[in-house]
Amino acid sequence: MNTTTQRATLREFFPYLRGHVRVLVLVAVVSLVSTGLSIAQPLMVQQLVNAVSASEPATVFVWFLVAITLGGAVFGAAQSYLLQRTAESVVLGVRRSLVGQLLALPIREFDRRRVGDLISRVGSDTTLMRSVITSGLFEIVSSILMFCAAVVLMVLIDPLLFGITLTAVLLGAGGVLFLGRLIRTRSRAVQDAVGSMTAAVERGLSGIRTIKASVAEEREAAVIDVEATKAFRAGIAMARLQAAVQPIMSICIQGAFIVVLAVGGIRVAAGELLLGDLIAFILYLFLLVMPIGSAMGAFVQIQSGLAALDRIQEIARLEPERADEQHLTEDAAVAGSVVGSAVAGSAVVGSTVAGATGARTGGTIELRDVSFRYAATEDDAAGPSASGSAGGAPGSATTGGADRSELHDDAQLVLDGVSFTVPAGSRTALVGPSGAGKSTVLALLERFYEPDGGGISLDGVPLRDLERSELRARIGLVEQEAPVLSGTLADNLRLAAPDAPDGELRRVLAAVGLDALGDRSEDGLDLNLGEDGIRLSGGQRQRLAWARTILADRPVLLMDEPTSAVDSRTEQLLQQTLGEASRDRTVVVVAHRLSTVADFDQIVVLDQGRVSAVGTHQELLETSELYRDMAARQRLVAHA
Ligand SMILES: Nc1ncnc2c1ncn2[C@@H]1O[C@H](COP(=O)(O)OP(=O)(O)OP(=O)(O)O)[C@@H](O)[C@H]1O
Repeated sequence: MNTTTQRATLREFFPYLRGHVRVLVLVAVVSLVSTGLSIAQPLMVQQLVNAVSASEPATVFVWFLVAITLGGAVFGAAQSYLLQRTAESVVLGVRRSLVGQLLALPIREFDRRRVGDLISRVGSDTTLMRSVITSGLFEIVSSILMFCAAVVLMVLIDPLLFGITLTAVLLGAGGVLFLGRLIRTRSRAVQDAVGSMTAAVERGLSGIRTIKASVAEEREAAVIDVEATKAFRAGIAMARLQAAVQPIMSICIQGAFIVVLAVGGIRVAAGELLLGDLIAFILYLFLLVMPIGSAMGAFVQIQSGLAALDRIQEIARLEPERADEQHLTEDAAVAGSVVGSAVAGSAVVGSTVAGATGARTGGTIELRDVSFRYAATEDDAAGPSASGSAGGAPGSATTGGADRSELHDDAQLVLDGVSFTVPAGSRTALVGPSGAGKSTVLALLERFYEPDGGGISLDGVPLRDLERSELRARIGLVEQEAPVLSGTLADNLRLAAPDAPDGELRRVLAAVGLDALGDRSEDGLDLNLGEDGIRLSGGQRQRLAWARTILADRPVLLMDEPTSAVDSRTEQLLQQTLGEASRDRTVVVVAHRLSTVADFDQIVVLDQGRVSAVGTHQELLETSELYRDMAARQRLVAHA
């Protein structure tokens, strides 16, 4: 993981406090009063002792002392509560924006980052940030206030004793400041190590079945243990440093107390100082020491918080997927919405299973000389994005052809000069050997990635001139893995059609042969599918993905091996459903089993990232050696 990014400064923390100014002002006032009361305490004691020493009435000072002590406690509690509350609100705001940013990041960021590490940034790093407010900023501010007041009063009581105190304090503070930078670096190392460990745990738990089936529990535990040990070592290094801060300060402070007591005692004995003044001085020394102690603690907290802020801002600085859409002119947006006129209709759930809501316009997809590589290394991907500001130059990172391909020179070319057209309303299949680039074509159509060369258009409009949300609202995608989100059956179905009524949900479930699932328990559509849909079979997951896509009722359907996990009877049902659904839609299906696409309008044969042949099943049997070979292997035709 790249840790050489910019270091956040305390100033960068302040924008997070925007929106909390009022309550922070209130906290400041409360803290001012509470500090004032603490400072008044020794004064009262001084008056009380000097009055008693001089045999003067002292009751009023006793009452004042009680009132001041109680008042200080009440204001202190109020300050603590208000601070905690504000800190929680700030953390909530940071978490919200971090989650929003994470979901807005381009897919390539997820290709190169570990999910566990991202989770730890939302969890533990934001928690560390909270401590900057609760025991950081305000602790320091009230400490400075208390410190200044104590200094003034100590100078007034006895400048000599104060000189002794000041020397000790300066010695201690110098030592701690020297350690400050190290603390920050080590705290960052701790957070990175915790992120790596979370990523390792996430990997182990998400692949738990594979791990158990491979009898690899112990090896996996060892992998996690390596990361946990790194986190432990980083924590120990940090603890060592923190432990050093404490003795430095206590030696200086204890030294100051001893010398002040000795010198002060001599001066009282010599009649140069009143006993009450010495007691007041020592109480102020306590008031001076307390804030120094908490300021040092706060200093450590702030260093840790800033290290966490580095990690949070590392994500916040990444360009969201839509950063390159600012250049879209109103004209282009209008053009997009004209060609996308079917979208408005598509958001409304169709009244039939096929979702046919009347005539649809468009859906012609054209790929022209498309070339593409995945990012080769983490550094490649980090280059344009990690260093870019959130408001970076429009179109700078994701749309450029030449710039980007230069960055990925050492990455393998996955698509190389791919050109073909999918006519509106037709059914097109992408076939070819494994790794030929079929799924990558679908990913480019969804704009999960941008081509490095060439262009793709929908109804004559280049995809980069359409907003991604608009484009995706026109496309239904059945993914190869058929992911299921944890939650209920209804949650999963309504992902792309949030307003679909229950009746529609049941209808699409029936269309893909999943009606029994909705009736399986009393929960019906509220049936909990478990974490990652663990309670579904592979075939059920695939059919659920179909149901979700049909329900979303989009004019263009992209399907990646959509029947790979179902039995032949279910496959027949799905083919029938697809037949109905494709009547007024443009359909692109990636298929391995050629029998499932033999009646398609056109079949594109991809081989090693290039279009090897295009035609119908019959045409390809005659013209494409590769296709004929694939068909023969699947016993669709006799071997030559
Ligand atoms: N996210 C990714 N990052 C880097 N390389 C990738 C990524 N996804 C796919 N690839 C690589 O791109 C090439 C094309 O992959 P793609 O998934 O498009 O092939 P495919 O034709 O769909 O294969 P299959 O039929 O096995 O699904 C492969 O070499 C693959 O290793």
